[in-house]
Amino acid sequence: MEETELALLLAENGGSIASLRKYDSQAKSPDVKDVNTPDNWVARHPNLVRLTGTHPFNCEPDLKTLEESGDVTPASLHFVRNHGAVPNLTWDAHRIVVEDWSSTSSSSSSSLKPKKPKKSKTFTMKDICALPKVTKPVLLVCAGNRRKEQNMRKKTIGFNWGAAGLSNSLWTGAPLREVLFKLGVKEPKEGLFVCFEGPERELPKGELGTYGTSIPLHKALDPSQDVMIAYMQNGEKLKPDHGFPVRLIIPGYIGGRMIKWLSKITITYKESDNFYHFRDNRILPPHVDEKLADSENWWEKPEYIFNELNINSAVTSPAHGEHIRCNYELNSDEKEYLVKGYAYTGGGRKITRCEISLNGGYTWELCDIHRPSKPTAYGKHWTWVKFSKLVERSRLVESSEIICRAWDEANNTQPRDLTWNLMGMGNNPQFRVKTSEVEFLGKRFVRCEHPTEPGTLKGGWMGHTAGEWEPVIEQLDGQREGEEIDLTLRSAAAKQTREIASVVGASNVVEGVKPPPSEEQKRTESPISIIPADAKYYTEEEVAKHNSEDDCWIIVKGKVYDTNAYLKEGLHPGGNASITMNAGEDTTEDFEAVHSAKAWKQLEPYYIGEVGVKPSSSSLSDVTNLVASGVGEVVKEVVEEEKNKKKVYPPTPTTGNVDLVKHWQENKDVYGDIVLGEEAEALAFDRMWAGASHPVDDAKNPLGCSPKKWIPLKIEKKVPLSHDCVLLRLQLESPEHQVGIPVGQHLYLRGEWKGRKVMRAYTPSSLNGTLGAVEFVIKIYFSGANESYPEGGALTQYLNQLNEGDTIDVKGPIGHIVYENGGKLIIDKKVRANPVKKMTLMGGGTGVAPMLQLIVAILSDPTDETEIVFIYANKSEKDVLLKYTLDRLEREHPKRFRMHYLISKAVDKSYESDIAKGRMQVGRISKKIIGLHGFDTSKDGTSVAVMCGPPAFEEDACIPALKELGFMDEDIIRY
Ligand code: HEM
Repeated sequence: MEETELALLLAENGGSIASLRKYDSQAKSPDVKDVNTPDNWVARHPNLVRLTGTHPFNCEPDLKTLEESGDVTPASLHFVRNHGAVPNLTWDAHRIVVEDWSSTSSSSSSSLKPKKPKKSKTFTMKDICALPKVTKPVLLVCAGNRRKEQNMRKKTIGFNWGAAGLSNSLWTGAPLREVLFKLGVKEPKEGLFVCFEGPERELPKGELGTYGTSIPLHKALDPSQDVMIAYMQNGEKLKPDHGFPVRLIIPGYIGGRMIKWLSKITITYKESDNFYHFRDNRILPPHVDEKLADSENWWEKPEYIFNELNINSAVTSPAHGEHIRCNYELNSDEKEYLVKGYAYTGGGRKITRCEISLNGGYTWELCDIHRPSKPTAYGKHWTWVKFSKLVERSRLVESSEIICRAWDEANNTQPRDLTWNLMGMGNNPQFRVKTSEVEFLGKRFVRCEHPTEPGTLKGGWMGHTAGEWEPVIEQLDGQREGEEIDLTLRSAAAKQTREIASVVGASNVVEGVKPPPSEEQKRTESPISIIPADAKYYTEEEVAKHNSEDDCWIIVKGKVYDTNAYLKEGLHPGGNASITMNAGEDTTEDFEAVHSAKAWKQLEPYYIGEVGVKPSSSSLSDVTNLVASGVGEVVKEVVEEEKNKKKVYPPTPTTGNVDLVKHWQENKDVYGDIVLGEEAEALAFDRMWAGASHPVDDAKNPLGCSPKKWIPLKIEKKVPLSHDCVLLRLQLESPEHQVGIPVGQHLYLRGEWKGRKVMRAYTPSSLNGTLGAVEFVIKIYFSGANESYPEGGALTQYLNQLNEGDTIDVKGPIGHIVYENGGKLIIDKKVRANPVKKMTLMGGGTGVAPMLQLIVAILSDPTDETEIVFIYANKSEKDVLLKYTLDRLEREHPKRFRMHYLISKAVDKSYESDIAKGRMQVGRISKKIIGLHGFDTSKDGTSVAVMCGPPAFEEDACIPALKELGFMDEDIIRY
């Protein structure tokens, strides 16, 4: 299409060439994720959220990006729903076969197949382009848009679409009726349908054949319906993911009906009998589960089919995770916040109003509506509308949620509550963004949460009850050093949410759904939740050997499956490639995200054993239980034997304002007379220092950790350094082993606490040269110790209750920064042009760990002339970690290293003298403080600022201040 024509069309529909180009130019081929897939020739935008693992490609854009990209969505950001590999078609060779089978009478038995069509014609792309050309703005919406909310309630047959499964484009093509006219069809005839099919090879191998659907002939011929065979999107030929060279567009219908790579059109007396027409897109009543749907054949009941879109809306601003500044002292033009969102409905109806409520739906406020496109000549509205409403920030503070809903010209509106349906289609309850007030560094924010985040992303208020909140809260407390990642599968979160929902909410009862927890349990714990007595055990390395298309084992939830027999059948709905791509690996997260109870059941026959090492004998606690239940003398002997082997530690305190040093002192009989607190820190310092200056020879000192697999390391020493901080010394395989961690990188530790699997990146306090061991300083977040995060930190509490002799799983190193002595800084594998000479380090809370690693690496090398200032921020004096170590480093290296402590609040007098000397001050990070204590900027990139702390610390405090001080983006480095 001519650029001027396109520019004009875009301008008429709220779009611009600049916006399209900006995003489309970022699409690359192949995307790194596609390298080993059949789609390795397709260009894709790197920021799309993949919803079904690597392959097949199903994605949606980030909701905020979708908002920012404007009213006409760039093709590269358009959501994608693929069932298999993208067909690699060519413009010249592609054909659409059109046949008219309508001479077959409707009354004749369907088994009597006519021999040949009444008429038939084959269209090339040239033929299609020769037909009258139209361009229409049409919104495409995936029938599963917002499905993840349904999955959080109870797993549907379908994967996790967030609220960005929709996109608006200008589609150019030939009206379908023009194609039908060429076949001699003149007017609608009752009872006739037009059926459509994609190419044979689109779907994964198997019984399912092509992807197809149908519409009544009268709709196909009706000029007001604008049904079109489109070969251009936003003025360019279709992209492969969107149906190149040609696809169907049925405005006002769900996206699932708009067949891509259109290959066949047939006029028949029968609605399409394609699997996807009947089974894939339907909204069943909430009591119908998979079993009932099969036994009572709900799949065939015509009234539940989902064709025309239902009404829906969602909030796009605030985005999920957005923190809205809401200090009352803000000047007047910042007192308001613009809430924004989208709304759409089906059938070409007009959206007549959009509303938000800030009081739980008690009252509603009208929003402004922006309509990017005019209605068609027949008064049809085929696109979305955008709504917005200015609200005072103070009202957001008072409210606990922002709810939105839309109305259309038929006075349809969105229901208050979610109604679950087996396929999770058409989910459209009022969209709720939960808000809560948080304070950070003296500033007040409203933190916003959407119900869910797409795919396997963990955020959203619907997952709260399983504790997804903690990592965020911990970050706000200055906890972050890498973030805690919740490995607990979403289903566990969902399960708990549902359990609570079924107790608290009447909504299930209203819907007639029986509370489902046991079913959910069955789904994810099936097939083999109990380890069979004769179970075989495989190490991760053994499983990893079965990593090819011909020999494919996978791990799901700690269990090993040999999928070879299943692959041979070739019936996997996601295609064999989606399984073989994970050969030899743990695929739990993707498997969980995609599959229904049926798939879990189908997995069962392929179980071959457990991951791990077979337990040698029953564990101590099991045996103790047996003794308690009076099993007898033999068992007692075993207990004695076990006891002799392993020290029995007193239960580690877990709740409240615990003092770990006191606990150790009170249990000297078990722990022995060991050095604690500052003295223990002093010993650790010596070891760290010795290790830092010790050369490592890769040939002699094998690596003790791996970035590819978890290695269980034994706890050799556990010593409290302060009331809530312990030093863990983990033993490597031999005294010759090195941990293998470059300066600037961290290691993951993982564990399980109260049913939640969590992992988190920690920087060791020892360096590579500390042979035979690796040490970590861990701050424990006890439950009940802080009222704003009452459940405490999951991983830290897990680590706290482990004792000497236990093992911890470690993986790594990971990280995007590497420091090599002499000021060589490598970020994302790129060496900075000039060596660094001055470093202003800023850390919050446990963000001290990576800073310490860097400081020790620099100071222990007498030839490294880099100068360092470390501004270390904490809540109060007692939260300052590793003070002995930091002070000593400053004392011993006054020319190269300077410390400055910041505390938000002085609560005791422990560091009065530091305050008096001006090296500790009450205050928060600011331009003034960095300006006063940090280094100046440099023009040649030799002065850098490095930070590690909670996001708000970095984004709202450090970075703006550094920018004001003149630091360039490339000289501001975040861990
Ligand atoms: C023996 C192992 C497996 C079995 C028995 C199995 C079974 C199934 C079943 C029955 C479905 C249809 C949807 C449903 O009922 O849940 C499905 C869909 C799917 N599976 Fe699997 N699956 C297996 C392994 C995997 C693996 C390892 C992956 C990749 C992580 C995967 C990715 C997918 C995808 C992407 C779909 C969706 C296809 C679509 O709707 O486009 N599957 N699978």
